[in-house]
Amino acid sequence: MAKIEKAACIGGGVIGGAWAARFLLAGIDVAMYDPHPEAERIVGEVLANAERAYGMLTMAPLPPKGRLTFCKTVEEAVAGADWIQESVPERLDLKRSVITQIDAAARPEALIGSSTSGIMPSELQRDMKHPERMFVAHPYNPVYLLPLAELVGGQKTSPETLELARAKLAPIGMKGVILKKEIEAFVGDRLLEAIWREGLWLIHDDICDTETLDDVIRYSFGMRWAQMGMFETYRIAGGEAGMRHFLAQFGPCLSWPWTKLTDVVDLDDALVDKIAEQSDAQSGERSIRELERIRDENLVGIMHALKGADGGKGWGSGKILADFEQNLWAHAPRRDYRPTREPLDLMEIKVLPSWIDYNGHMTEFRYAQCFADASDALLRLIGVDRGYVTAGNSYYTVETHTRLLDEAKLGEALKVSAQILPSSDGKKLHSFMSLTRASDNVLIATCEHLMLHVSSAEGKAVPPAPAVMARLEPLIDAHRDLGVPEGAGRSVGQKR
Ligand SMILES: NC(=O)C1=CN([C@@H]2O[C@H](COP(=O)(O)OP(=O)(O)OC[C@H]3O[C@@H](n4cnc5c(N)ncnc54)[C@H](O)[C@@H]3O)[C@@H](O)[C@H]2O)C=CC1
Ligand SMILES: C[N+](C)(C)CC(=O)CC(=O)[O-]
Repeated sequence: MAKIEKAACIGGGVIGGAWAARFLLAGIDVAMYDPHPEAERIVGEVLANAERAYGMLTMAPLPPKGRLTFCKTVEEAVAGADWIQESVPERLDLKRSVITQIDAAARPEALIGSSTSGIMPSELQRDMKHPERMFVAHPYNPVYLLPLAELVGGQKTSPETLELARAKLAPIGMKGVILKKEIEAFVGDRLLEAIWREGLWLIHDDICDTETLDDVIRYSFGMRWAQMGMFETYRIAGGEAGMRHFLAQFGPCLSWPWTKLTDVVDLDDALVDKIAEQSDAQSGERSIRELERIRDENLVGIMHALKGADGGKGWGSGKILADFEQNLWAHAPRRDYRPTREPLDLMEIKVLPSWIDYNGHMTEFRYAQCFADASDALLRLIGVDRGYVTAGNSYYTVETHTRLLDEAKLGEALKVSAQILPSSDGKKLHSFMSLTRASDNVLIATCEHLMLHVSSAEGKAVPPAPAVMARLEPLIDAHRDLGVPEGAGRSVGQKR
């Protein structure tokens, strides 16, 4: 699989800092050049928020974080890099000269992506010696969470460059979308600018304030767009008659016209003051970093929900997350597997903000999630991985009994361990899991868990493959002498 070995970020503001975080958290070393006197602080703060977000995003094993180096020159930063991302301010003269400087110093085969929001790549590559490896990689804020990069080639960009860029973005959890032709502002910013222009008119004409406008988006079509975009949503809106009916019904409105898309509002002082004041009233109580953290939690929640969609395969950005995690698991170092007469340590986790309920502690279904993730970890340990499942065999959970014994609070580190119970025979995998607080080993919950090994094709329980049995049997034997743990075999309502 094509992968980025070493990245260079030229420009470390809102976008360059977040690109750096995306690379670093995928285990890639980053060399950064930004002449801003506070660049290290700014990038550090973005990285801290990104690490917090990844702590919530996934329990898959992230690789060791890449090394971040601040460089004194562009030349020093790009030396040895195979992906260079330019994220300097949106000015053609500046970007062109920085890209030409990168081109002169970088390895000839290194890919050079520009974060520009709208400048055509042909304009940017005009003075380059090796323009065939230069393209636009337009990301969305926050780059460390939102997967999309629009990949746009200029007249001199080779088609292989765009394909290679797309391939290199996949393992870092990004979706590169290649546009057929270059155009100013690409696809995303064309759409965003159209709706922004309309929004400015609605405020200018006192139809609504900024908060009402945002409410209209987030309580309605914003949620639809996050999971289906425009055309799939409108196909459904056409009812059984579908897209043709939708176009026939709403097409004529385009010329009535309902919108002012071609008029540019005059952003004079009065309008700027009005928008800034309304925005202060709407969100001024919170700092930008606080708002970023709320945004990140919400985005993580949406991606988690979409990860379980479409029959568990994942949908949209949730599918990208599922693929990213699968890749992380595939590259995780295999755990040393030596059965001992001790319960198995399966995983460690942190109680995340979105796990807390109105009682101020970890909510009920997160206990189930912890035990489900731990049973997946147990299965991976005995060789039941994605390949095994894809080949048509798996374990299905058929019964669980959970006891909630103590509270888990925000930010606490928890551990899950498991004892394999003697009734396990391979076809049956009967375990008893304990969730403890890492700091003082207090038992927070237990879960007795029964799984059956199933052939998905035959739709019935069958013995596992010999390779799985060879890993499981020594574990069953090693745990046989541990006896039945306190709390196993209980029924609901028994006195503690
Ligand atoms: N902010 C956003 O929402 C998005 C911005 N972009 C694009 O990303 C690029 C950067 O934008 P932001 O990060 O928002 O701007 P920013 O102003 O936050 O950061 C720009 C950084 O470039 C640095 N810089 C200036 N001259 C430089 C030079 N010669 N060499 C290296 N660094 C230099 C500045 O010190 C600053 O830290 C722009 O092209 C913008 O259109 C793309 C997607 C979203
Ligand atoms: C406002 N903007 C043009 C810089 C926005 C983008 O380019 C993409 C985004 O993140 O919305």
